[in-house]
Amino acid sequence: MVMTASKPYSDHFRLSTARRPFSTRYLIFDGFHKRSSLHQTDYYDAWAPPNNGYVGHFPTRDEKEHSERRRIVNKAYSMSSVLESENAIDSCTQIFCETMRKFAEQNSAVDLGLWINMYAFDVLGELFYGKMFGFMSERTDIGNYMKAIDSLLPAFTICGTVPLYLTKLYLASTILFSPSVRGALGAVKHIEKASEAAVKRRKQELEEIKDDKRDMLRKMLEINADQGEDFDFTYRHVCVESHSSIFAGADTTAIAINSILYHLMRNPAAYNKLTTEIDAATADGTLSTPVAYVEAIKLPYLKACINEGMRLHPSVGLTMPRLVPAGGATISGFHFAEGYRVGINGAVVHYDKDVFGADADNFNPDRWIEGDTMQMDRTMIQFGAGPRTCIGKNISLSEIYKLIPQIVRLFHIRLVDPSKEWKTHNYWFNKQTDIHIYLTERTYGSN
Ligand code: HEM
Repeated sequence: MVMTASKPYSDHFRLSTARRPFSTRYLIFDGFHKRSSLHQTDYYDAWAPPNNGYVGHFPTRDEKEHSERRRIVNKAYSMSSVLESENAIDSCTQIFCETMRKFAEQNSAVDLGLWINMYAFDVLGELFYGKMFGFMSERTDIGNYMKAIDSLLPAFTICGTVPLYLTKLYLASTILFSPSVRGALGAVKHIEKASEAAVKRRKQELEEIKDDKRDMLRKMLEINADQGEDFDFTYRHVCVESHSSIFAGADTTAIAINSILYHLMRNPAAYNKLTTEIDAATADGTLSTPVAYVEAIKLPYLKACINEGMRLHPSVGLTMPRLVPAGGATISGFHFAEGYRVGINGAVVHYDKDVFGADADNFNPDRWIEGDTMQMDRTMIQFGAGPRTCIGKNISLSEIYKLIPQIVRLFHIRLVDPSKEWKTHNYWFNKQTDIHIYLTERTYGSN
């Protein structure tokens, strides 16, 4: 198990990263789970939207301000709040599965990564703005948003990682010499505008027609109307919070779903076991159509497969850097001087053999049935930990728990070329490409 630490730039370059063995358990409890212990570093500045105003609570580094801002919107992200809009996810799942059915009929190869990404964006459109963006129905990357994020992720990650004095230089040269980054910045601006237009449209709709959709925007606009002045939660805050959640939530959820499905295809025994569990639950009426979240989470092997997919390939695949506070900090018995950057990475912690067993490198859902689940659960940081833990976790879990069983019971999926591995592109979001599949339609109980 390793944790990385680097000196402040004034002392040393970030290249001077020291690697030392630490105990995962102590590290997580010492550093990340305690409130107000370690603050975010300037790595997060690169992820702030390029405006001079409010940047959203994600890149807000001041801990007090962060917790105040987060508290305002927290309730809208609770599981009970997300499940009020469960049918919004269902309508996206239906479009996704209908499209997959057409691919199955035509025996066409499907770019799974692309389709899961489009699905994840459309779910967030429906959940946040009461209307899908239309990625799936148009079968295209609307406004080049996905392409834009793919071009920007390396730039953000490098900007956040190089020493501060190089950031501006890097940024200027990238904008100057990289047409794809210039194009991406334009596309992001375009999407920001589109998202502002969506907020405006939904606000107007809510004023004119009283529908009963409980989308996130409606909840945020209610907070704005009821307590906006008390909390300083303006219309601008609503726009930024909703837009930045879409940026943070679509790729990350897609990465998790891709990982779960990819590992199932690569492990036929696990895939068969999951199919058997889902078919049995469907047959005895404990798994409805559409899949209800509260039913899906009761399926132990499904839960094990989902955990295992997110363990082996956490969506955030680099460290989540934190700053050692004034006076220094002792973490796992090691003292770090003030100003050091320290961080842990799920893609390392999740492979700790002391916690997950000697076969930690392998996809083995049974470890979640037979192993020490409490200890494994406490070591998983796929959603981060502590006061900065993922606010959208309930949204993504409900998407994952609802989509995976629906795909498994409707289709048998297989890799077009099992001899080829997926490609991964780790720019904090550890995205995968080259997962091409064939689908065969099933009737429940057949493979
Ligand atoms: C499987 C899906 C997801 C994964 C694996 C994931 C992972 C993470 C992680 C690791 C963090 C902590 C980052 C850090 O400490 O530096 C985080 C934060 C965050 N996530 Fe997620 N995320 C997912 C889905 C979502 C969704 C669906 C949304 C919103 C719709 C979302 C919005 C956010 C926001 C706003 C933060 C910042 C929280 C804060 O600083 O208070 N995420 N996420």
